[in-house]
Amino acid sequence: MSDTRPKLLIVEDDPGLQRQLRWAYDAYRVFIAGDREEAIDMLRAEAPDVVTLDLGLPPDPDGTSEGFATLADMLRIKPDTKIIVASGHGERESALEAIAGSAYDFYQKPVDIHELGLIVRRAFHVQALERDNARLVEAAPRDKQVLGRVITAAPEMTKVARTIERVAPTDVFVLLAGGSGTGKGMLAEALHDASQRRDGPFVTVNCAALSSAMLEAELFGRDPGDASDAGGRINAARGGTLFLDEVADMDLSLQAQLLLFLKQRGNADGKAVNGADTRILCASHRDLGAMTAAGTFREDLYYRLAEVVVRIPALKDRPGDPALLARHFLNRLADDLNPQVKGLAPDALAALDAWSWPGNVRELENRVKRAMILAEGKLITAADLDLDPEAGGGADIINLKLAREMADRRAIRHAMARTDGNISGAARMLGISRPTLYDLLKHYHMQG
Ligand SMILES: Nc1ncnc2c1ncn2[C@@H]1O[C@H](COP(=O)(O)OP(=O)(O)OP(=O)(O)O)[C@@H](O)[C@H]1O
Repeated sequence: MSDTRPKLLIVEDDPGLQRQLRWAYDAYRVFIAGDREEAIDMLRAEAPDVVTLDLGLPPDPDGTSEGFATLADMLRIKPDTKIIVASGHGERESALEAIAGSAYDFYQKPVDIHELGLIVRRAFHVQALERDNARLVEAAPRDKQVLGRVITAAPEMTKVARTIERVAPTDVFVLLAGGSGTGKGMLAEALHDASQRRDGPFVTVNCAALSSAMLEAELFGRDPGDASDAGGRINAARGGTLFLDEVADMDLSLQAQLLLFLKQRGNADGKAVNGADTRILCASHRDLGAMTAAGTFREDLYYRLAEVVVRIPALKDRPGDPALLARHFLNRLADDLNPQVKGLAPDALAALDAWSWPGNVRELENRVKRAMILAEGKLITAADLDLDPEAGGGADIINLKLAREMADRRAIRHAMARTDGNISGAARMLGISRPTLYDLLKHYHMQG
């Protein structure tokens, strides 16, 4: 039977250590290389997922130059290899430098077999998860589409889509609440298309973009008292939907006017009011509920406009979606911007996952666009996306422990999302036992 154990390459020039390490890791198929040339040959021949690399290799066994050259060569040939570098006493800086140069992790010499074993095991884990992630991305996006156009694999977002499908055929007032770039505009259009008004107009007014006087004229027409003045957008959207984007930016006097209009058309003879047959849909990135409490948004208007509030999760809270969406934008833009780009490099996938996405999907779309224009190779890298894979959106990585915790949390969140919260399935995906996953969930205060 063929040996299916994962492959581990140990690059180490000390024969004693070579022997010791070879026998320590019987869960892996271990390959040994004593210098750069052998290491590169092994990498090409065996394509191991994880490598441990002593930085002090001949002809510079007391320095680090040969080790660094080997690291760079390996990452160029197989960028997704997880390389763990060994550093001797007082070489902590070299180790950190290696990590900055894309090594996966480091360990301190003299070797503690147990500790190194843990690091190696984790590296195989991360490698498997990344591969899984890449497979999911490749499988996208047709079957990951909801509402005909919204790309997502995250249960949080699928739930939003289901709510929109449910409210669309009714005429209830819906408020879409979410950060900028989360897709409010897109969801508003999707709601219109899923409603019986789909053949009518869909008209957008951005309340933040106009002065109060202009907004008033825009909504109600130049002369609101004149029923024959059909110039307003509310009227232009009759039979369809008027989407009031950033409704929180409407000032109090205009809020009063909108409320009056809604009341009038709600009266028995309201059918005569211009725009009586317009569905009004609102969105805001601000917390309208809190604004009513502060007196900056009328409470009575709020309760009219927000009969149903649909909260759109931030992109960082939709596990797996950044990579899925990046792939979607890449496919969509490749013909126009850069046909030679075929996909995302592993470091880009990791960086997409780690970033905190303050500008949500809009930011992602812009980064992919820019990367497509700048990319020189077939695969978009983290650098093309202008993302530092280690930075996590600006959150400083204070130490390795914290970095590992972040990686653990991310991996767990992913596995839980992929398996719809099924503990057994998630544990299997992570390659750990159910009790271990329970312990980790408890340890990190995450929900099971
Ligand atoms: N889930 C998604 N699938 C595919 N494309 C998306 C998705 N969400 C957003 N987009 C795209 O991202 C861009 C930003 O989305 P949209 O304009 O709807 O966000 P928004 O919340 O209205 O933003 P803003 O508050 O800045 O106006 C658009 O080009 C939109 O088509």
